[in-house]
Amino acid sequence: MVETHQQPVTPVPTMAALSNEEELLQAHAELWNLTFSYLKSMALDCALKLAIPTAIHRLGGAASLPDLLAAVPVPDSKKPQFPRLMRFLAATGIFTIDAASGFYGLTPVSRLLVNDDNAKNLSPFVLSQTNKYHVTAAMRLPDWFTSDEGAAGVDMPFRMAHGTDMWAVMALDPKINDLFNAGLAADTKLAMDFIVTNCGDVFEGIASLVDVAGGTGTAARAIARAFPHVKCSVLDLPNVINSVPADGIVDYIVGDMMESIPPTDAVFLKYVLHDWDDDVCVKILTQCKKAIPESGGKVIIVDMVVGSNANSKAMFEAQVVFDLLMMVVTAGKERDEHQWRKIFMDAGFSNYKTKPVLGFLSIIELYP
Ligand SMILES: C[S@@+](CC[C@H](N)C(=O)[O-])C[C@H]1O[C@@H](n2cnc3c(N)ncnc32)[C@H](O)[C@@H]1O
Ligand SMILES: COc1cc(-c2oc3cc(O)cc(O)c3c(=O)c2O)cc(OC)c1OC
Repeated sequence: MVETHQQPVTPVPTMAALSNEEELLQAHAELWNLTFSYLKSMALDCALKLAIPTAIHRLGGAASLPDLLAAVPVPDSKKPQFPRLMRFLAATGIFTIDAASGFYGLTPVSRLLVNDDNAKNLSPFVLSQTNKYHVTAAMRLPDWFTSDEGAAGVDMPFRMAHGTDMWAVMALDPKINDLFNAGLAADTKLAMDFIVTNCGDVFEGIASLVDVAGGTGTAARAIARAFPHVKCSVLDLPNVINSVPADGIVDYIVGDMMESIPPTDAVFLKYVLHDWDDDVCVKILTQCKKAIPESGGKVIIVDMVVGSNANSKAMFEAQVVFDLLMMVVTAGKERDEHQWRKIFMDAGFSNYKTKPVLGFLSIIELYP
């Protein structure tokens, strides 16, 4: 018998094996990033609480680490860790980093977070969403999905975590109430500038408008200023209305939209119906229909129409992530056009017109 001694050969990977390996490594990295995406929210929250975007802006739009350390409220004991936070924030696209100088700069995202008389400052919105109530509610999502307690009233993970709904928490905790209202007002400023400039035709032919569940009145004030012939009022719950100083521009009415809405030519409903399930939406819209004239009256809805204008991954993701948020913190949802149509018809409306206006948002005009 002849023994042969073969050298062990390193197997040469085929193209197919290579691409499987690359795919595996890519999937591994993506899974890590998904697993730790809560750290992105928390690092963003941290950046705002340390006012880093505003510091970079005030330093002329580009800042070295020592400049930043001199500007942010970080004690000496934590200063050695600060570069790690900045590196992460740059890696996630919140800031830029110049490889040569090591200077940090603003990106289109962090420009929306500068608090310096900036009409487009969305940091109150971010802070209103990264609070303990929202985060702990989101952590109950798996429990909520696997429990069968819907009939006992646990209609959302928020109630599972806090024993009550978001509106009740806001009524009890003035800090979170102010934070949430400031968050919505910040975004509303941005959205309304766009709407009054580009969708003026929607407000033609009406002499009065009630912004139902209108929060602190940012939208109604923008409409009143742009269309002085329209008498604008805001209706909301007492904890919201009682926190708004009179401004002589719009009237503020304490009320419950489920019970009654004062007579008006037009009802405006922005980011309201998505907070509620279909039956409650029909109830609210039935009240709206009673408030407007049969001829010439209308309801103007600003909300998402899922799938509409969702021409990029980011737009579609923003629509469906909001739908998930609605599932966690409210009994509502984001709806596609088919779902909207059913609610409108069930509330007795005869006709509607929808057009995408602003990124992932649409305006819907609803006629009796
Ligand atoms: C998501 S916020 C929208 C606020 C405002 N429309 C905007 O776009 O900024 C929903 C609003 O509904 C109000 N709300 C909740 N239940 C209500 C009710 N039964 N009657 C009137 N307003 C209510 C809340 O107080 C809150 O201001
Ligand atoms: C600030 O920009 C938008 C906010 C909302 C919005 O956000 C919420 C956040 C919550 O934690 C609970 C809520 O009930 C809500 C809302 O009801 C609500 O409307 C919605 C937006 O577009 C649909 C916003 O614009 C981007």
